Amino acid sequence: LTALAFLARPRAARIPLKGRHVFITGGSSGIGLAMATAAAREGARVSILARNAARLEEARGAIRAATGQDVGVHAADVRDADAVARALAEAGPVDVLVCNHGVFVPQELEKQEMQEVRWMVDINLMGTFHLVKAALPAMKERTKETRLPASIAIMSSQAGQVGVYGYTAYSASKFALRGLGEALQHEVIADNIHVSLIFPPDTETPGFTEENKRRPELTNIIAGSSGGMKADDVARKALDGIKSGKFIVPCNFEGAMLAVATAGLSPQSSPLTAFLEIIGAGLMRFAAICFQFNWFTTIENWYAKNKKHA
Ligand SMILES: NC(=O)C1=CN([C@@H]2O[C@H](COP(=O)(O)OP(=O)(O)OC[C@H]3O[C@@H](n4cnc5c(N)ncnc54)[C@H](OP(=O)(O)O)[C@@H]3O)[C@@H](O)[C@H]2O)C=CC1
Ligand SMILES: CCCCCCCCCCCCCCCC(=O)[C@@H](N)CO
Repeated sequence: LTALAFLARPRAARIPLKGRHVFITGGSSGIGLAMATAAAREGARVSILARNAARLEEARGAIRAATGQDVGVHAADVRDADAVARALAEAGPVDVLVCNHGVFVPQELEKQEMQEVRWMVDINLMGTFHLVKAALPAMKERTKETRLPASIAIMSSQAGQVGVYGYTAYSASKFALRGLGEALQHEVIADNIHVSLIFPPDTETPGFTEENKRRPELTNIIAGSSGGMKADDVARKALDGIKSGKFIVPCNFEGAMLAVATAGLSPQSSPLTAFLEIIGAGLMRFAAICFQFNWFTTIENWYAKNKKHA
């Protein structure tokens, strides 16, 4: 532990929210709305971005009712780099950028239209590139001025830690965010900016309700291996992770196991978590093999029962 206290990088940081500018994409619904509300309650200046202006105004009203705070709203599509840049210029320098926007339509790749695959990758992955590119220059200036650490938080998913049946496009877009985040952390640490990747399980949100109308049965069963959560609880975990400058932010117990199983070469600021990762590595690999045994057995049985698909 003493050795790890010396080795763990980047060094742990405390990133306050009070009085700081928190910019949240997808802030009009679900997890993003819950994060915006919680951040406003903590005294942050909050801006939210999404496409639908009416839903943004509704969210603004809901946040005002819940916290007494007014939030800035920006109607833009994250696929439109110019619109994203305009929104960020309008909002002013950001201290905590939360790239939470996301779309998810599960389907077997063979059945899914390429147009839908591209749509998920464009929004979930390319949209995040647009945001980081647009926000970073002013963020860097700001950390120099305030001498406080800043944060770029990216909403992945447990489907961004393990591939799941029905999620070829979605999992690909969410795994990609981890690569983006790891490389980006190297590039921004000198400016005292900390990257956080958040990995929620199934979460009760308007988006999840929509998803459930089309979810293949096997996707449901496999995703059910991790306990579902409420948006407010995911928001709490996410903000706590951001505030302590954690790189990997799991949200539930299964998420903590997944984090150890997939620790890989990710940065780790906490000597204690690093210790648990080292001790847990073999055990969690064994657990992973057991989970995959279970999933493949379920898939085999399902296909045997539904012969037309086999
Ligand atoms: N709910 C779940 O089970 C889980 C969700 N996640 C991730 O959490 C994030 C939030 O999910 P959730 O709260 O369920 O989603 P919701 O569908 O409830 O909300 C999505 C938000 O993103 C916005 N958005 C979608 N597309 C765009 C776009 N092209 N440009 C700008 N904004 C956009 C939506 O507004 P508008 O449509 O007006 O643009 C809305 O505000 C996503 O990244 C998702 O992948 C991760 C794990 C589990
Ligand atoms: C070694 C230990 C293993 C621990 C258990 C692993 C459990 C993995 C379950 C994967 C769940 C994926 C949910 C995706 C939710 C999501 O993103 C969609 N609802 C779309 O938003």
